[in-house]
Formats: sequence, structure tokens, C-alpha cells
Amino acid sequence: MRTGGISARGVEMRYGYDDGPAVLEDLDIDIPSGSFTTLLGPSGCGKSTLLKILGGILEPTAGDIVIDGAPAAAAVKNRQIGLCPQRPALLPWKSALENARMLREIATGSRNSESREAAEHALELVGLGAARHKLPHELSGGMAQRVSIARALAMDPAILLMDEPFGALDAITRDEMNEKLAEIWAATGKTIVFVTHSISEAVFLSDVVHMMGTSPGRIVETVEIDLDRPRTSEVFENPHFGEYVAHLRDQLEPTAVA
Ligand SMILES: Nc1ncnc2c1ncn2[C@@H]1O[C@H](COP(=O)(O)OP(=O)(O)OP(=O)(O)O)[C@@H](O)[C@H]1O
Repeated sequence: MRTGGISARGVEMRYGYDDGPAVLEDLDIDIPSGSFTTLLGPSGCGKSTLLKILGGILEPTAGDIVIDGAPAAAAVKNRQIGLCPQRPALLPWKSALENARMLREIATGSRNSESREAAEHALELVGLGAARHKLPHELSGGMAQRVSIARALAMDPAILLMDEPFGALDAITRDEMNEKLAEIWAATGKTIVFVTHSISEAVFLSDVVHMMGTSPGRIVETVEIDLDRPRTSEVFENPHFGEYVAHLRDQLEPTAVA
């Protein structure tokens, strides 16, 4: 049975104090199991906040998050949520393999052949099997970010939350990483919730793009991306790709980039 479906109702978030401004207000969202869903929107609209709330990592001030029919906290407890942050945050003195093992070992409290095999498998999935003994300073930015993805995959979560993981990479590496991520998603069947400012990245990767607006953060439009898979850089030449990008750009408040 595939798992990792998320349903959120009436989400409200106010940081710090209850009568402060709402970062998110009365927000509903459904994320089907196994889908690739992107939260797109201008800086400060609450994408990262919503991402963490959907994964049960951050408690909203109001609303309900249900993952596979149970409160989100159960999915967190069962290690069904993996997080890839904006920066890879690797331990500089540990190899790619040791970094990829680390979270699983902390979560399970055991260091054994199982954790090693899970990390090795995850590094193969991200295309870094041959680089497993390299230290972070020997890795390019894209490789370091792939180790970060492997570290999350080694936990074998049903849901992968990705908070603008490729934002710091150059354009060519970013395109390569997007192709690699699409492959990983297809190979693993995980539910991926992805945050980005980039419209073209959102269209390339997603089944569904939820476009968010500001003040308060909310979903202003949901667009299903009906482009054939697997998608490669050739999709950039597809007129429908350009139409999706143009449509989303028209809807966006300033600060997002194509
Ligand atoms: N821990 C926090 N405490 C107080 N306010 C916060 C906190 N985290 C985020 N905020 C505020 O919540 C709002 C939404 O922030 P969030 O990071 O979720 O937006 P975002 O859309 O992901 O932004 P960006 O694209 O710039 O990363 C912002 O006004 C931000 O200042």
C-alpha cells in the first residue's frame, strides 16, 4: 500500500504570540500519496512554515493535519517524514557515507550493517555511490546537496519535505539536480513536497503546483501539470511547458523568478 497522503484543514499560524499577525490563515490543502507537490510563491508568503506544518514538524496555532488517516504527530514518531533543508549542513569531518548514515542512526539509536546498507543504497539512488568516501570539502555544491537527499532517503520516509534545496546552486547544476530528483521520485514512489521560488523548476518537477500569496499566506491557485513523464530538459521546448510557466508567472506576486 502506498502511503504518505497529507490532508490539512483550517491551518492558521501565528508566530510567538496568539494575537500577532497570521503568517498562514484558514488554509486547506490535500497532497495525494506518491505525488510530487510544489509550494510556489514570493519570499515570506509562508512556504517553509507550511512545509514544516504539513510534515508535523511545526505545530500550527489552529487547524488539523492528517497523514495517512492519523494525526501528523504519529507520522513523525514513526519516522515517516524526511527533511531536506536549503543548505546540506553536512558534518565536515565525516565522509559522504557517514553523513548519509547519521540521521538514521540517531533516529534508531543503533549503528549497524542495516544503517550502512540503507545509506549506501540511498547514495546509489542519488548517483554518488562512487563518492561515498569523499569528505564534504571534496564535493561540489550539487554533490553535497545530493548527500543531504541521501541522508533523508536513508531513513526511508514515506514523505520527503524539500525546502528550496537547489536555491544556492548555479543554473546548470540546478537543472541537473532537478532531472536527478525526478528520477529519484519515480524510483522511490515517495510523496514529495517541494518549496521553491522558481516557476520553471516547479513546472518541471511537479504533478501539482500550489501557488501561494502573502498577507496572510494562503493558496491562491492550484495548477495540475499535465506533461508527460519522464521529463528531461527537452520539456523546456514543449509549448505547454511555456504556457504553464507563463500562466503561473501572471498569477504571482513580485519576487519569484522564472
Ligand atoms: N521562527 C519564526 N519566528 C517568527 N516569525 C517567523 C519565523 N519563521 C518564519 N517567520 C515569519 O513568517 C513569515 C513566513 O516565513 P516563511 O519562512 O515560512 O516564508 P517563505 O515563503 O518560506 O519565505 P522564503 O521564500 O523567503 O524562504 C515571514 O514573515 C517570516 O518572517
